[in-house]
Amino acid sequence: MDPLAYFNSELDDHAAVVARTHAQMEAPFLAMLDAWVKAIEGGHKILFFGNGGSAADAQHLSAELVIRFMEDRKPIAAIALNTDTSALTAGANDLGYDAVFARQIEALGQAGDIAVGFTTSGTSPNIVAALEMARSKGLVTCAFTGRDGGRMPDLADHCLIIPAQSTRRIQEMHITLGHMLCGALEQSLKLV
Ligand SMILES: O=C(CO)[C@@H](O)[C@H](O)[C@H](O)[C@H](O)COP(=O)(O)O
Ligand SMILES: [Zn+2]
Repeated sequence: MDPLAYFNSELDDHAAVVARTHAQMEAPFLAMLDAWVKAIEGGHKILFFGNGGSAADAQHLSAELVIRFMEDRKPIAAIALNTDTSALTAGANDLGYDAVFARQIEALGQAGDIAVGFTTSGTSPNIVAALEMARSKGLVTCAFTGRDGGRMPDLADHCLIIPAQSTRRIQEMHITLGHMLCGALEQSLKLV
């Protein structure tokens, strides 16, 4: 592997995904933002969840909302379901890993809340189960995904399907659009 060629090809590939995302994601971004604004204005909360690097994305965005993003302002109600190691380990041990997020949504989710799953493949069974539970309880379901979307278009009311095939490229756009949603939500709510 030539490191310089790798450096150039990775950034070129990233830039191409940014361009495709820019061209294709405007309408789903605005629709998801509208759902988040309405939910928070209505006194509801946002529940984020994902596996691996997407778990990091979930807790990253939750912290932006609870603490601050661009401005000091009142907190926005959000939680990342992948951060409670006791719930995760007991859930995986006693119920199976597929149930770790669905169980927490069953416990904590209320109709009108927003459930946001991150899955680059769109097929991770614990994300699928969580969105099925969320929908059955009347939450608004959202997915950040990629490739062909996997199961997400069927399960999510609002879906951001990044036009890319590799997990890393999809994740890079997830955190970019996630940051943009946090910024737009913060400004829309006029909590500053
Ligand atoms: O961060 C990365 C790869 O960039 C990995 O940790 C990745 O998130 C994990 O393999 C996940 O288990 C993939 O799950 P998903 O995106 O298919 O739902
Ligand atoms: Zn990663």
